[in-house]
Amino acid sequence: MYEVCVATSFEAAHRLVGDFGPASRLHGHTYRLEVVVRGERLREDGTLYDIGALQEAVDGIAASLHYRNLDEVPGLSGANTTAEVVASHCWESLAPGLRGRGLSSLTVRIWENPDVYAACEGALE
Ligand SMILES: Nc1nc2c(c(=O)[nH]1)N=C([C@H](O)[C@H](O)COP(=O)(O)OP(=O)(O)OP(=O)(O)O)CN2
Ligand SMILES: [Zn+2]
Repeated sequence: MYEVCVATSFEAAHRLVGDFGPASRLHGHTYRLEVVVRGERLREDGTLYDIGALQEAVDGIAASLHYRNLDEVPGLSGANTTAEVVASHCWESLAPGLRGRGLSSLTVRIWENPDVYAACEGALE
């Protein structure tokens, strides 16, 4: 099994609904968005997937969230914007462009701070 991983970061605000203490008030994070694709076979050029193309796709998702209130972003508004939910949103945004390319799975990790992440993982085929 091979893996390629790219990452970027974005700044965003949110508030959580429920028993989250101070996080129920509007606050912000410097999020790290980390994306891993996996597959069993390398292509003829010796790569699993082009890192530049993956970075471009990941940068596009981050740009759509940067300096936003996540609670107002289309696709996230109405949801509780936990790191798990943001990871799921990014997974759903990225997966269509990665299907049919010989990749077996995609993992999206959302780090809310340098010590904590939540992840969403699923098959691509
Ligand atoms: N399962 C989850 N639990 C929590 C999430 C989450 O996404 N999934 N999110 C939060 C809040 O976003 C909260 O803001 C996180 O704060 P905290 O863990 O305290 O980390 P910070 O460093 O960002 O906050 P400090 O106040 O600076 O310690 C809570 N739970
Ligand atoms: Zn938070």
